[in-house]
Amino acid sequence: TPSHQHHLEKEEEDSPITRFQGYLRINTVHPNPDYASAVSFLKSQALYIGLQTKTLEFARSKPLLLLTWPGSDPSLPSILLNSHLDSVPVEPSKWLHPPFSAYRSPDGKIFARGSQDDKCIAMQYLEAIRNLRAQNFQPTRTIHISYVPDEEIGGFDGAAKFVASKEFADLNVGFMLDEGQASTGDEFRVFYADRSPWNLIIKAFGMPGHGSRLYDNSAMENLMKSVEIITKFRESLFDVVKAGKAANSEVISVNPVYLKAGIPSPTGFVMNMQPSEAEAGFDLRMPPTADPDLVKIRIAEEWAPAIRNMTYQIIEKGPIRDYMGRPLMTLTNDSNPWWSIFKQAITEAGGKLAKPEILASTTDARYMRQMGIPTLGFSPMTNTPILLHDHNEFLKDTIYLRGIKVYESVISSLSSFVRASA
Ligand SMILES: CSCC[C@H](NC=O)C(=O)O
Ligand SMILES: [Zn+2]
Ligand SMILES: [Zn+2]
Repeated sequence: TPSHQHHLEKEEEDSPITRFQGYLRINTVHPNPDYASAVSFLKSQALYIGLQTKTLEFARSKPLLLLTWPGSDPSLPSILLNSHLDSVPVEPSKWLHPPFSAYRSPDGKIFARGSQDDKCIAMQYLEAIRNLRAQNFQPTRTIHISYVPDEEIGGFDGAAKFVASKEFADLNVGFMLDEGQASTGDEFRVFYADRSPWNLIIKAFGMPGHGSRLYDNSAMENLMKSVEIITKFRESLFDVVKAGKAANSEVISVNPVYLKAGIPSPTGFVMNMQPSEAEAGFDLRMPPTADPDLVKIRIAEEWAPAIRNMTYQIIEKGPIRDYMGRPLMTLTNDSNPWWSIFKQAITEAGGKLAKPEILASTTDARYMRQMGIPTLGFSPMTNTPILLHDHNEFLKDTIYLRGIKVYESVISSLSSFVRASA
């Protein structure tokens, strides 16, 4: 039909939306993210806009793209805007539209893996800077954008190595923005801390025996006892959340993610043998306010006690304290001038901020906070269902475009901010 034809032509011309769709169409999901294509796409956008570009590689085939818009006073600490290149996997058959099609529905929803997490901010940073340059805005502080690999798998070959590098030190970052999460209401959400992830693996050992026997201290019995104790702990904290006394992200969470036991046979498992080993894995998240030592004692004494023939392993996925030993939290009061500037900029863009939160999950921001850099998690999505890591992840075009305007305000304010004393 003619109107359909017209729609297609409109979709194909170069616009903020088609550029966003272009980025979304690059398949950067684990375990084989196409980092090369993502970096080359972003780099060509940056060069067109007139930004300086530099590609770093802290691990083979895991590039990190760094963009720079020099400010008029390079002696002032800079602003860093961060976004990760990678995405989590998809189950394409469970999606309404193919997850790399970036299909836009008639009501403006753009469907793609990464549309919320976090390819939106990756492109919004660029679009905002493109607009500011078109308005002849001149930054005072230098503005950098980093596109880092491997956030979804812990950032060890990405942000962790980046913050430890000379290149990072040379940026002299004073304040940084990283990803946040969608807000279902009218207010923008902002995050001053993440929870720190631990992988907890507990193992139980015991006497093997005939499947018909009753005896004490089998590996399975001991593991199941632990699972029960951990489940009770989980419930007690979940009750606090359900009673409205704390947010989900303010308490420790511990969730079972795998169970491994039994003696494999060609048809499944041997059914008449009680196994001598059993194992369970948990995703544990520590809010910055929790005491990690107390949790370690609990694990050693209650969850996997040696007297029940149990062992455990805790794998801490990143820092839990900064270089001064302080919890990884960015201040969100007027003692932090960056906070005041940020908040003011949101207001000036016609937005309202919700009460600052701890993020339930984990981002690369923890590595920057570890260096003592004030960092806020922020993704300008209001009136949007929270679909990160979910099927049918989408973002509405109007929400995306408004986010660009919000960043124009935020970036120009942050870059123009000069401490009265400095
Ligand atoms: C082990 S760090 C994992 C980081 C990951 N980030 C986003 O989902 C997360 O699970 O929160
Ligand atoms: Zn993310
Ligand atoms: Zn994610």
